Amino acid sequence: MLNYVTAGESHGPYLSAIISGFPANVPLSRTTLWADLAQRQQGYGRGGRMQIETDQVEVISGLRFGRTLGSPIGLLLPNRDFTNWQDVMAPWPTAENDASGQTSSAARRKRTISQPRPGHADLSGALKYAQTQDLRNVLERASARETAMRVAVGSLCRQFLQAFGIEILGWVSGIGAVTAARQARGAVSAPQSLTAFAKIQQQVAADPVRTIDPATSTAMRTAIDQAQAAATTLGGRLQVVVQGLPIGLGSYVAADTKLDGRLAQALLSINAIKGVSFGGGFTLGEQLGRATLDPILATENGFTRASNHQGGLEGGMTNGQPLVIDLVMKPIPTQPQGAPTVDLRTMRATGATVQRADVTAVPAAAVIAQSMTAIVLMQAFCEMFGGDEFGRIQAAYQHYLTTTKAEFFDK
Ligand SMILES: Cc1cc2nc3c(=O)[nH]c(=O)nc-3n(C[C@H](O)[C@H](O)[C@H](O)COP(=O)(O)O)c2cc1C
Ligand SMILES: C=C(O[C@@H]1CC(C(=O)O)=C[C@@H](OP(=O)(O)O)[C@H]1O)C(=O)O
Repeated sequence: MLNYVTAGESHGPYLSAIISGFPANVPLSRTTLWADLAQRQQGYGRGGRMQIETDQVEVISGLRFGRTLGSPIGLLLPNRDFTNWQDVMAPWPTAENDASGQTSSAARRKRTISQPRPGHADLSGALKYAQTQDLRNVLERASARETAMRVAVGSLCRQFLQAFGIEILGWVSGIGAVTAARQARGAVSAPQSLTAFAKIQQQVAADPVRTIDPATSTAMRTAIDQAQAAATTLGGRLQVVVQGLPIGLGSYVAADTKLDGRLAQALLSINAIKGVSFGGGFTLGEQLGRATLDPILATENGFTRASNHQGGLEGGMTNGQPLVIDLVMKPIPTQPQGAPTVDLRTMRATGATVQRADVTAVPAAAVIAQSMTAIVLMQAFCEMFGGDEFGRIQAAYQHYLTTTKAEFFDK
């Protein structure tokens, strides 16, 4: 079973990940891996940290001359910012920091955090893990810095899926009050050739806010500028669209096999993502039943649908239509002027510690959502078609396509 674990603190020396169960003989590209990571770093509205980092993940095991070995894949990424935090984030006790985390110098003490920030893991994490001295012990791991490794893992999964004609795109459909036009949304999520979809993917990758319509892009950047000038932050909406999926990934047989549930968990685990919906999503609740069905058609190319209100999923399985997932991201919680809280040393009201922060990170979240979707889809794909060796998975996939055609259409 394909799985992964990440490790690393935001300002620690490294981020890392280990992927287990990745099939053997899969060709992978470092150019694509680094391009996906660069996409996560970009986006109008990002703060100063992204100027420091260059997220070029190294592969340290499981790969030989660009092909996977079937052994665990190790990924490593140095945090460049660590050079500025060596005294604060040293893994072992130093002259100034003893094993209990007590700091001796005034300079170190300044970087100790005792004011939990609303909207972050700080307060709950402090109580849960008994972090009475320094909330840094919570916020370092709770930070979205960890999503760099999820994008690295997701990029390898995305490359695997591409070999089967499956293409995934995460794009920004709204920032603050500015939303992409209905027509633009329809253009991305409509069933289409992979060539047509590739053009949209390129357009999105080149746009400063990862959206598709230039006028919307300009309006979004203006909204970000205005939020920054008003010393506040923005959230927004993003959409993941997957083209080229076979029918039947996931399963209806048990709660934990249903693909919609698995995707929702993976996507909601992204920092600051507060909602997920499939296809017509929340609007389905307002409509008459007959308007929400996707009529089944039999064509010479196989089954298709006259519409896609269900977003490509029925009964916890893909139904061959594009997978369409909408997400909402809350505004970045850190506010330049601080936020009301209590100081855990004095238990008196104060303003939360102001960290350097992004004004918005919706474009980055779209890349992360694309990556999390790739991981879940590859897991489901390998469950269905085998997970040991690339050529055998390809053969099993072809077998499925030809036998299902024969069983239903060549009668
Ligand atoms: C790519 C990305 C960048 C983020 N950057 C910041 C940031 O600079 N400052 C901040 O306060 N929150 C930032 N966040 C949001 C916090 O990580 C998140 O709100 C916090 O960890 C609490 O998690 P929750 O919102 O899921 O409850 C970012 C999130 C993402 C996905
Ligand atoms: C480091 C990243 O995002 C960070 C996520 C983040 C948070 O609280 O989630 C806070 C900020 O960290 P810092 O205080 O170091 O500027 C962001 O820059 C990244 O995306 O790679």
